[in-house]
Amino acid sequence: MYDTVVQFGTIVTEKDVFQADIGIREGKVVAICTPGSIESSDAEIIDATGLHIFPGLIDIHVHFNEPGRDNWEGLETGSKSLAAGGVTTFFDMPLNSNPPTTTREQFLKKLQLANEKAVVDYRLWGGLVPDNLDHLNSLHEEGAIGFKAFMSECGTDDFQYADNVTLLKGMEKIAELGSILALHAESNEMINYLTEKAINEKRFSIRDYCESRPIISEVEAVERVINYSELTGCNIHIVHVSSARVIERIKEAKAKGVNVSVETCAHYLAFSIDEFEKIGATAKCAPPLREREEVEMLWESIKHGDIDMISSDHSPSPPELKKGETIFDVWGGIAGCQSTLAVMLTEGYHKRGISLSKIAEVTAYQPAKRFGLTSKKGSIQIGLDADLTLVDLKKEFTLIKEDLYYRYKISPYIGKQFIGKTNYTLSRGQIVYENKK
Ligand SMILES: NC(=O)NC(NC(N)=O)C(=O)[O-]
Ligand SMILES: [Zn+2]
Ligand SMILES: [Zn+2]
Repeated sequence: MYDTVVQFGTIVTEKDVFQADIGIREGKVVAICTPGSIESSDAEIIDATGLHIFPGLIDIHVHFNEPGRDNWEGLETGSKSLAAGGVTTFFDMPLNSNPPTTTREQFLKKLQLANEKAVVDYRLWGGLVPDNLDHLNSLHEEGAIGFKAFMSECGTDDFQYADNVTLLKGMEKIAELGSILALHAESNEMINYLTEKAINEKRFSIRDYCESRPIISEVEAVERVINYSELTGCNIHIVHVSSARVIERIKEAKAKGVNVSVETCAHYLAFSIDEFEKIGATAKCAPPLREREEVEMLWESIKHGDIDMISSDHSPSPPELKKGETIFDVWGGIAGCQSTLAVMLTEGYHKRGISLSKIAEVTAYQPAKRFGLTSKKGSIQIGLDADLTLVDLKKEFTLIKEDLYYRYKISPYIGKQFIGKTNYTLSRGQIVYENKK
Protein backbone atom coordinates (compact mmCIF):
# COMPACT_ATOMS: atom_id res chain seq x y z
CA MET A 1 0.00 0.00 0.00
CA TYR A 2 2.81 2.40 0.91
CA ASP A 3 6.41 2.81 -0.20
CA THR A 4 7.37 4.52 3.05
CA VAL A 5 5.73 5.13 6.39
CA VAL A 6 6.95 7.78 8.82
CA GLN A 7 5.82 6.60 12.23
CA PHE A 8 5.28 8.20 15.64
CA GLY A 9 6.41 11.71 14.74
CA THR A 10 4.83 15.10 15.44
CA ILE A 11 3.66 16.90 12.31
CA VAL A 12 4.10 20.66 12.05
CA THR A 13 2.11 22.61 9.49
CA GLU A 14 1.34 26.30 9.06
CA LYS A 15 -1.86 25.69 11.03
CA ASP A 16 -1.26 22.85 13.46
CA VAL A 17 1.09 20.68 15.48
CA PHE A 18 -0.17 17.10 15.99
CA GLN A 19 0.96 13.52 16.27
CA ALA A 20 0.31 11.28 13.29
CA ASP A 21 1.84 8.72 10.99
CA ILE A 22 2.42 9.56 7.35
CA GLY A 23 1.93 7.07 4.52
CA ILE A 24 3.84 7.83 1.32
CA ARG A 25 3.26 6.34 -2.11
CA GLU A 26 4.88 7.37 -5.40
CA GLY A 27 6.39 10.45 -3.83
CA LYS A 28 3.14 11.79 -2.39
CA VAL A 29 1.60 11.88 1.04
CA VAL A 30 -1.39 9.52 0.74
CA ALA A 31 -2.31 8.97 4.38
CA ILE A 32 -2.11 10.90 7.66
CA CYS A 33 -3.36 8.67 10.47
CA THR A 34 -3.45 8.03 14.19
CA PRO A 35 0.01 6.97 15.42
CA GLY A 36 0.54 3.23 15.05
CA SER A 37 -2.56 2.70 12.91
CA ILE A 38 -0.98 2.40 9.46
CA GLU A 39 -0.75 -1.13 8.05
CA SER A 40 2.82 -1.10 6.79
CA SER A 41 4.08 -4.64 6.30
CA ASP A 42 6.05 -4.10 3.10
CA ALA A 43 6.85 -0.40 3.45
CA GLU A 44 10.12 1.15 4.48
CA ILE A 45 9.61 2.43 8.01
CA ILE A 46 11.13 5.64 9.32
CA ASP A 47 10.86 5.81 13.09
CA ALA A 48 10.21 9.45 13.93
CA THR A 49 9.68 8.94 17.65
CA GLY A 50 10.66 12.19 19.37
CA LEU A 51 11.06 14.04 16.06
CA HIS A 52 9.07 16.92 14.57
CA ILE A 53 8.17 16.68 10.90
CA PHE A 54 8.20 19.99 9.06
CA PRO A 55 7.22 20.56 5.45
CA GLY A 56 10.46 20.65 3.46
CA LEU A 57 11.64 24.24 3.31
CA ILE A 58 11.34 26.28 0.11
CA ASP A 59 14.33 28.59 -0.24
CA ILE A 60 13.30 31.08 -2.89
CA HIS A 61 16.67 32.86 -3.02
CA VAL A 62 19.95 31.06 -3.68
CA HIS A 63 22.88 31.70 -6.01
CA PHE A 64 24.38 28.37 -7.05
CA ASN A 65 26.22 30.14 -9.87
CA GLU A 66 26.15 27.39 -12.46
CA PRO A 67 27.02 27.49 -15.32
CA GLY A 68 30.12 29.62 -15.40
CA ARG A 69 30.90 30.14 -11.74
CA ASP A 70 30.40 26.65 -10.38
CA ASN A 71 33.84 27.02 -8.81
CA TRP A 72 32.00 29.43 -6.45
CA GLU A 73 29.28 26.90 -5.52
CA GLY A 74 27.39 24.66 -7.97
CA LEU A 75 24.07 22.90 -8.23
CA GLU A 76 25.30 19.63 -6.75
CA THR A 77 27.11 21.00 -3.69
CA GLY A 78 24.45 23.67 -3.22
CA SER A 79 21.51 21.29 -3.34
CA LYS A 80 23.23 18.73 -1.11
CA SER A 81 23.71 21.50 1.44
CA LEU A 82 20.01 22.26 1.22
CA ALA A 83 19.10 18.62 1.74
CA ALA A 84 21.26 18.57 4.87
CA GLY A 85 19.40 21.65 6.10
CA GLY A 86 15.91 20.31 5.45
CA VAL A 87 15.28 22.36 2.30
CA THR A 88 13.51 20.46 -0.48
CA THR A 89 12.89 23.17 -3.07
CA PHE A 90 15.06 26.07 -4.20
CA PHE A 91 14.68 28.91 -6.65
CA ASP A 92 18.02 29.73 -8.26
CA MET A 93 18.80 33.36 -9.01
CA PRO A 94 19.66 34.44 -12.57
CA LEU A 95 23.03 35.81 -11.47
CA ASN A 96 26.01 34.97 -10.67
CA SER A 97 25.89 32.19 -13.20
CA ASN A 98 27.83 33.27 -16.24
CA PRO A 99 26.21 33.88 -18.60
CA PRO A 100 23.32 34.97 -16.41
CA THR A 101 19.82 33.58 -16.98
CA THR A 102 18.47 36.33 -19.19
CA THR A 103 17.58 34.49 -22.42
CA ARG A 104 15.76 31.30 -23.32
CA GLU A 105 18.99 29.60 -24.33
CA GLN A 106 20.66 30.38 -21.01
CA PHE A 107 17.57 29.33 -19.11
CA LEU A 108 17.43 25.95 -20.88
CA LYS A 109 21.12 25.40 -20.28
CA LYS A 110 20.77 25.95 -16.54
CA LEU A 111 17.63 23.85 -16.45
CA GLN A 112 19.50 20.95 -18.00
CA LEU A 113 22.32 21.27 -15.47
CA ALA A 114 19.86 21.44 -12.58
CA ASN A 115 18.11 18.38 -13.93
CA GLU A 116 21.39 16.47 -13.96
CA LYS A 117 22.78 17.66 -10.65
CA ALA A 118 20.22 18.87 -8.13
CA VAL A 119 19.26 16.41 -5.38
CA VAL A 120 16.11 18.36 -4.44
CA ASP A 121 13.45 20.19 -6.47
CA TYR A 122 14.02 23.58 -8.00
CA ARG A 123 12.70 26.40 -10.12
CA LEU A 124 14.72 29.06 -11.88
CA TRP A 125 14.41 32.83 -11.84
CA GLY A 126 14.82 34.75 -15.08
CA GLY A 127 16.69 38.06 -15.05
CA LEU A 128 15.42 41.51 -15.97
CA VAL A 129 18.35 43.57 -17.27
CA PRO A 130 18.52 46.62 -19.57
CA ASP A 131 18.99 44.67 -22.79
CA ASN A 132 16.64 41.69 -22.42
CA LEU A 133 13.11 43.10 -22.55
CA ASP A 134 12.45 41.01 -25.64
CA HIS A 135 13.39 37.83 -23.80
CA LEU A 136 10.99 38.07 -20.86
CA ASN A 137 8.23 36.34 -22.74
CA SER A 138 10.31 33.29 -23.65
CA LEU A 139 11.76 33.01 -20.14
CA HIS A 140 8.21 32.99 -18.82
CA GLU A 141 7.17 30.36 -21.37
CA GLU A 142 10.02 28.09 -20.30
CA GLY A 143 8.78 28.21 -16.72
CA ALA A 144 10.68 30.98 -14.95
CA ILE A 145 9.25 31.22 -11.43
CA GLY A 146 9.50 35.01 -11.78
CA PHE A 147 12.00 37.70 -12.71
CA LYS A 148 14.75 39.31 -10.72
CA ALA A 149 16.19 42.79 -11.09
CA PHE A 150 18.83 44.72 -9.21
CA MET A 151 18.20 48.38 -8.46
CA SER A 152 21.90 48.82 -7.64
CA GLU A 153 25.10 47.34 -9.02
CA CYS A 154 25.35 43.68 -8.13
CA GLY A 155 29.09 43.12 -7.75
CA THR A 156 29.77 41.36 -11.06
CA ASP A 157 29.98 42.83 -14.56
CA ASP A 158 27.74 40.34 -16.29
CA PHE A 159 24.37 41.27 -14.78
CA GLN A 160 23.53 44.95 -15.26
CA TYR A 161 21.35 46.71 -12.75
CA ALA A 162 17.97 47.91 -13.98
CA ASP A 163 17.71 51.68 -14.41
CA ASN A 164 14.27 53.21 -13.82
CA VAL A 165 13.23 53.05 -17.45
CA THR A 166 14.18 49.38 -17.66
CA LEU A 167 12.20 48.76 -14.49
CA LEU A 168 9.09 50.48 -15.85
CA LYS A 169 9.22 48.77 -19.23
CA GLY A 170 10.04 45.41 -17.69
CA MET A 171 7.27 45.72 -15.12
CA GLU A 172 4.73 46.51 -17.79
CA LYS A 173 5.70 43.28 -19.60
CA ILE A 174 5.85 41.17 -16.46
CA ALA A 175 2.38 42.43 -15.50
CA GLU A 176 1.09 41.33 -18.91
CA LEU A 177 2.62 37.91 -18.38
CA GLY A 178 0.99 37.65 -14.95
CA SER A 179 4.40 36.94 -13.44
CA ILE A 180 6.24 38.61 -10.57
CA LEU A 181 9.34 40.79 -10.26
CA ALA A 182 11.73 40.29 -7.35
CA LEU A 183 13.93 43.22 -6.48
CA HIS A 184 17.22 43.80 -4.80
CA ALA A 185 16.15 47.20 -3.53
CA GLU A 186 18.92 49.58 -2.56
CA SER A 187 19.31 53.07 -4.00
CA ASN A 188 22.27 52.92 -6.37
CA GLU A 189 22.82 56.69 -6.11
CA MET A 190 22.78 56.79 -2.32
CA ILE A 191 25.09 53.84 -1.81
CA ASN A 192 27.55 54.87 -4.51
CA TYR A 193 27.69 58.38 -3.10
CA LEU A 194 28.25 57.14 0.45
CA THR A 195 30.73 54.44 -0.57
CA GLU A 196 32.85 56.89 -2.53
CA LYS A 197 32.80 59.30 0.38
CA ALA A 198 33.86 56.64 2.90
CA ILE A 199 36.69 55.47 0.65
CA ASN A 200 37.92 59.03 -0.03
CA GLU A 201 37.94 59.69 3.69
CA LYS A 202 39.71 56.37 4.30
CA ARG A 203 36.97 55.12 6.59
CA PHE A 204 37.38 51.38 6.16
CA SER A 205 35.89 49.81 9.27
CA ILE A 206 33.08 47.29 9.19
CA ARG A 207 30.77 49.90 10.67
CA ASP A 208 31.82 52.32 7.91
CA TYR A 209 30.82 49.72 5.33
CA CYS A 210 27.43 49.24 7.02
CA GLU A 211 26.85 52.98 7.15
CA SER A 212 27.63 53.28 3.44
CA ARG A 213 24.50 51.20 2.75
CA PRO A 214 22.01 52.64 5.24
CA ILE A 215 18.43 51.58 5.86
CA ILE A 216 17.20 54.78 4.19
CA SER A 217 18.70 53.59 0.88
CA GLU A 218 16.52 50.49 1.12
CA VAL A 219 13.50 52.62 2.01
CA GLU A 220 14.06 54.88 -1.00
CA ALA A 221 14.32 52.02 -3.46
CA VAL A 222 11.38 50.12 -1.99
CA GLU A 223 9.12 53.18 -2.06
CA ARG A 224 10.07 53.84 -5.66
CA VAL A 225 9.35 50.35 -6.85
CA ILE A 226 6.07 50.24 -4.91
CA ASN A 227 5.05 53.34 -6.87
CA TYR A 228 6.12 51.62 -10.09
CA SER A 229 4.04 48.63 -9.12
CA GLU A 230 0.98 50.85 -8.65
CA LEU A 231 1.64 52.43 -12.02
CA THR A 232 2.23 49.23 -14.00
CA GLY A 233 0.16 46.70 -12.07
CA CYS A 234 3.22 44.45 -11.77
CA ASN A 235 3.32 42.08 -8.79
CA ILE A 236 6.54 42.53 -6.85
CA HIS A 237 8.58 40.75 -4.23
CA ILE A 238 11.26 42.55 -2.20
CA VAL A 239 14.22 40.31 -1.39
CA HIS A 240 16.48 40.37 1.65
CA VAL A 241 14.99 43.24 3.64
CA SER A 242 17.23 44.04 6.61
CA SER A 243 15.05 46.36 8.69
CA ALA A 244 11.57 46.68 10.15
CA ARG A 245 11.47 50.25 8.83
CA VAL A 246 11.37 48.82 5.32
CA ILE A 247 8.84 46.17 6.37
CA GLU A 248 6.57 48.99 7.62
CA ARG A 249 6.53 50.64 4.19
CA ILE A 250 5.67 47.34 2.56
CA LYS A 251 2.92 46.74 5.08
CA GLU A 252 1.41 50.15 4.27
CA ALA A 253 1.55 49.39 0.55
CA LYS A 254 -0.15 46.03 1.09
CA ALA A 255 -2.92 47.78 3.01
CA LYS A 256 -3.40 50.07 0.01
CA GLY A 257 -3.82 47.04 -2.22
CA VAL A 258 -0.36 46.87 -3.82
CA ASN A 259 0.56 43.29 -4.72
CA VAL A 260 3.88 43.10 -2.87
CA SER A 261 5.52 40.44 -0.72
CA VAL A 262 8.70 40.49 1.30
CA GLU A 263 11.43 38.21 2.55
CA THR A 264 14.16 38.61 5.09
CA CYS A 265 17.10 36.24 5.39
CA ALA A 266 18.25 34.06 8.24
CA HIS A 267 21.46 36.10 8.65
CA TYR A 268 19.58 39.32 9.43
CA LEU A 269 17.83 37.35 12.17
CA ALA A 270 20.96 35.67 13.52
CA PHE A 271 23.56 38.44 13.46
CA SER A 272 23.95 42.16 14.12
CA ILE A 273 26.85 44.50 13.27
CA ASP A 274 28.46 43.40 16.55
CA GLU A 275 28.82 39.85 15.25
CA PHE A 276 29.87 41.17 11.83
CA GLU A 277 32.76 42.98 13.58
CA LYS A 278 33.81 39.74 15.27
CA ILE A 279 33.36 37.42 12.29
CA GLY A 280 34.69 39.77 9.61
CA ALA A 281 34.34 39.54 5.83
CA THR A 282 32.60 36.15 5.88
CA ALA A 283 29.55 38.01 7.22
CA LYS A 284 29.62 40.75 4.59
CA CYS A 285 26.44 41.05 2.57
CA ALA A 286 24.27 43.70 0.98
CA PRO A 287 22.16 45.18 2.45
CA PRO A 288 24.54 44.82 5.40
CA LEU A 289 23.85 43.40 8.83
CA ARG A 290 22.20 45.95 11.13
CA GLU A 291 22.20 47.00 14.79
CA ARG A 292 21.03 44.54 17.46
CA GLU A 293 17.74 46.42 18.00
CA GLU A 294 16.96 46.05 14.28
CA VAL A 295 17.43 42.30 14.61
CA GLU A 296 14.89 42.25 17.44
CA MET A 297 12.44 44.36 15.46
CA LEU A 298 12.65 41.91 12.55
CA TRP A 299 11.69 39.08 14.90
CA GLU A 300 8.74 41.18 16.06
CA SER A 301 7.72 41.66 12.42
CA ILE A 302 7.76 37.89 11.94
CA LYS A 303 5.60 37.42 15.04
CA HIS A 304 3.09 39.96 13.72
CA GLY A 305 2.90 38.32 10.31
CA ASP A 306 4.48 41.24 8.46
CA ILE A 307 7.27 39.19 6.87
CA ASP A 308 6.01 36.73 4.29
CA MET A 309 8.98 34.41 4.04
CA ILE A 310 12.57 33.64 4.99
CA SER A 311 15.29 32.86 2.46
CA SER A 312 19.01 32.25 2.72
CA ASP A 313 20.31 34.45 -0.12
CA HIS A 314 23.14 31.91 -0.22
CA SER A 315 25.75 33.76 -2.26
CA PRO A 316 29.22 32.35 -1.65
CA SER A 317 32.46 33.02 -3.43
CA PRO A 318 35.88 31.38 -3.48
CA PRO A 319 37.86 32.15 -0.29
CA GLU A 320 40.28 34.51 -2.04
CA LEU A 321 37.41 36.88 -2.92
CA LYS A 322 36.50 37.08 0.75
CA LYS A 323 39.93 38.58 1.38
CA GLY A 324 40.88 42.10 0.36
CA GLU A 325 42.64 45.20 1.48
CA THR A 326 39.50 46.67 3.03
CA ILE A 327 35.98 45.46 3.77
CA PHE A 328 34.83 47.44 0.72
CA ASP A 329 36.97 45.23 -1.56
CA VAL A 330 35.71 41.78 -0.52
CA TRP A 331 32.81 39.82 -2.00
CA GLY A 332 29.42 40.70 -0.57
CA GLY A 333 27.43 37.54 -0.07
CA ILE A 334 26.91 35.05 2.74
CA ALA A 335 27.08 31.26 2.54
CA GLY A 336 24.31 29.96 4.76
CA CYS A 337 21.66 27.91 2.98
CA GLN A 338 22.29 24.83 5.11
CA SER A 339 21.50 26.69 8.33
CA THR A 340 18.16 28.46 7.75
CA LEU A 341 15.99 26.02 9.68
CA ALA A 342 18.53 25.75 12.50
CA VAL A 343 18.51 29.56 12.82
CA MET A 344 14.72 29.67 12.90
CA LEU A 345 14.53 26.95 15.54
CA THR A 346 17.36 28.25 17.72
CA GLU A 347 16.84 32.00 17.51
CA GLY A 348 13.11 31.91 16.80
CA TYR A 349 11.48 29.01 18.58
CA HIS A 350 13.84 28.43 21.49
CA LYS A 351 15.01 31.98 22.24
CA ARG A 352 12.03 34.12 21.25
CA GLY A 353 9.02 31.85 21.44
CA ILE A 354 8.16 31.95 17.72
CA SER A 355 5.70 29.09 17.19
CA LEU A 356 6.61 26.03 15.18
CA SER A 357 3.65 26.68 12.90
CA LYS A 358 4.89 30.20 12.20
CA ILE A 359 8.24 28.72 11.21
CA ALA A 360 6.52 26.25 8.85
CA GLU A 361 4.51 29.15 7.46
CA VAL A 362 7.41 31.47 6.62
CA THR A 363 9.78 28.76 5.41
CA ALA A 364 7.40 26.61 3.35
CA TYR A 365 3.73 27.56 3.17
CA GLN A 366 4.04 31.24 2.23
CA PRO A 367 6.75 30.68 -0.40
CA ALA A 368 4.55 27.99 -1.99
CA LYS A 369 1.50 30.23 -1.87
CA ARG A 370 3.16 33.33 -3.27
CA PHE A 371 4.71 31.42 -6.17
CA GLY A 372 1.77 29.19 -7.03
CA LEU A 373 3.08 25.83 -5.81
CA THR A 374 0.42 24.93 -3.24
CA SER A 375 -0.99 22.07 -5.31
CA LYS A 376 2.30 20.23 -4.68
CA LYS A 377 4.34 21.88 -1.97
CA GLY A 378 4.46 24.01 1.14
CA SER A 379 2.61 21.90 3.70
CA ILE A 380 1.99 18.35 4.90
CA GLN A 381 -1.30 17.21 3.46
CA ILE A 382 -2.77 14.25 1.63
CA GLY A 383 -2.08 14.73 -2.08
CA LEU A 384 0.99 16.94 -1.71
CA ASP A 385 4.56 15.92 -2.46
CA ALA A 386 6.20 14.07 0.42
CA ASP A 387 8.79 16.79 1.01
CA LEU A 388 9.59 16.43 4.67
CA THR A 389 12.27 17.38 7.13
CA LEU A 390 12.48 15.40 10.35
CA VAL A 391 13.94 17.47 13.13
CA ASP A 392 15.21 16.77 16.60
CA LEU A 393 14.07 20.01 18.26
CA LYS A 394 16.20 19.47 21.35
CA LYS A 395 19.47 18.48 19.72
CA GLU A 396 22.21 20.95 20.61
CA PHE A 397 25.21 21.28 18.33
CA THR A 398 27.97 23.67 17.36
CA LEU A 399 28.32 23.99 13.59
CA ILE A 400 31.75 22.86 12.44
CA LYS A 401 33.07 23.23 8.94
CA GLU A 402 33.12 19.47 8.37
CA ASP A 403 29.30 19.54 8.66
CA LEU A 404 28.95 21.77 5.62
CA TYR A 405 28.36 20.51 2.08
CA TYR A 406 29.22 23.82 0.40
CA ARG A 407 31.87 23.96 -2.30
CA TYR A 408 33.96 25.91 0.23
CA LYS A 409 33.51 25.26 3.92
CA ILE A 410 33.08 28.92 4.73
CA SER A 411 30.13 30.42 6.57
CA PRO A 412 29.48 32.98 9.30
CA TYR A 413 27.51 30.24 11.06
CA ILE A 414 30.61 28.11 11.73
CA GLY A 415 31.15 28.00 15.48
CA LYS A 416 27.58 29.04 16.22
CA GLN A 417 25.63 27.00 18.74
CA PHE A 418 22.30 25.71 17.57
CA ILE A 419 19.39 23.86 19.14
CA GLY A 420 17.37 21.84 16.61
CA LYS A 421 18.84 19.60 13.95
CA THR A 422 17.60 17.93 10.78
CA ASN A 423 17.97 14.13 11.05
CA TYR A 424 16.27 13.17 7.79
CA THR A 425 15.14 15.00 4.69
CA LEU A 426 12.72 13.44 2.19
CA SER A 427 12.26 14.88 -1.27
CA ARG A 428 9.14 13.49 -2.96
CA GLY A 429 9.30 10.50 -0.62
CA GLN A 430 12.94 9.72 -1.23
CA ILE A 431 15.45 10.08 1.58
CA VAL A 432 17.97 12.63 0.36
CA TYR A 433 19.62 13.20 3.72
CA GLU A 434 20.00 10.91 6.69
CA ASN A 435 22.31 11.39 9.63
CA LYS A 436 25.17 13.33 8.06
CA LYS A 437 24.85 11.53 4.69
N1 LIG B 1 25.73 39.28 -6.60
C1 LIG B 1 25.11 38.71 -5.55
O1 LIG B 1 24.87 37.53 -5.48
N2 LIG B 1 24.74 39.50 -4.57
C2 LIG B 1 24.06 39.01 -3.44
N3 LIG B 1 24.83 39.48 -2.36
C3 LIG B 1 24.48 39.91 -1.15
N4 LIG B 1 23.24 39.88 -0.77
O2 LIG B 1 25.36 40.35 -0.40
C4 LIG B 1 22.66 39.58 -3.49
O3 LIG B 1 21.70 38.83 -3.44
O4 LIG B 1 22.55 40.81 -3.61
ZN1 LIG C 1 20.50 41.02 -3.61
ZN1 LIG D 1 20.88 37.25 -3.69
